[in-house]
Amino acid sequence: MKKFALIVAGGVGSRMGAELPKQFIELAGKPILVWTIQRFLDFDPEMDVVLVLPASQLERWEQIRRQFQLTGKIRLVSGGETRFQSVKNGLDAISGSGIVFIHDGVRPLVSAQTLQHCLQTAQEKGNALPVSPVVESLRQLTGQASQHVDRSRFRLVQTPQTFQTELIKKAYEQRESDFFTDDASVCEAAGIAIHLVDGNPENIKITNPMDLRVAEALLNLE
Ligand SMILES: Nc1ccn([C@@H]2O[C@H](COP(=O)(O)OP(=O)(O)OP(=O)(O)O)[C@@H](O)[C@H]2O)c(=O)n1
Ligand SMILES: C[C@](O)(CO)[C@H](O)COP(=O)(O)O
Repeated sequence: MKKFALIVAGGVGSRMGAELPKQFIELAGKPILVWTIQRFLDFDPEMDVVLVLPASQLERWEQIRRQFQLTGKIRLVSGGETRFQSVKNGLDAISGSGIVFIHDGVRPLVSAQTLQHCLQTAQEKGNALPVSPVVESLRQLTGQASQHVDRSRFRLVQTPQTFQTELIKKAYEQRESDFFTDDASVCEAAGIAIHLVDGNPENIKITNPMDLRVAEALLNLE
């Protein structure tokens, strides 16, 4: 079965507060995005990679690709204003049956085991969502007050959110809603039940400056 990695890296990284969009920041000797793409090519060198980038960063990417000698099939697509639009642009570049892993370009620590869980469940059931348990206590805000909630009823959601191509392309024909924060929420709004699989705890999304230090330490340990 054909496999696609749709890597979304079309954001600007406003919460990181750096001049350079965070996906290009170097950690342990390589840009975050290079680490991320390499995970998929190591998992399957035949993977068809669709990389979504801000239109203004295409030239920077070509330099990085040359410098780090990334081989493999990598097609470039321009991003949109929101993650939803960037994913949609990427899906438009994919045709034919197969499995698509939709992954944040800023999650360079996804493990081969997580990719394998996602692949197997998406092949069997149509989709797979990698998650991890909540390890801290949780409180729900109730107006001015707050209330303890049972954390065992919640999971933290990672990527790659993995789908049979026809199913996710159809779900993305919907109009965008503020409610959509990921691909599973888009799919669910189209009436499709989501299947959870174990993610890996190191598979953090690099969002704030502290995440850079955590991710660099983890990458240096590899
Ligand atoms: N218009 C957008 C917005 C986000 N993303 C991608 O979606 C992933 C998760 O988004 P997030 O961490 O929110 O990245 P940014 O939007 O860049 O960060 P911020 O919200 O802090 O601006 C990132 O790899 C980001 O590049 C994208 O492809 N296109
Ligand atoms: C897709 C995602 O990484 C799953 O946890 C997350 O929803 C992205 O959120 P953001 O608002 O783009 O940071």
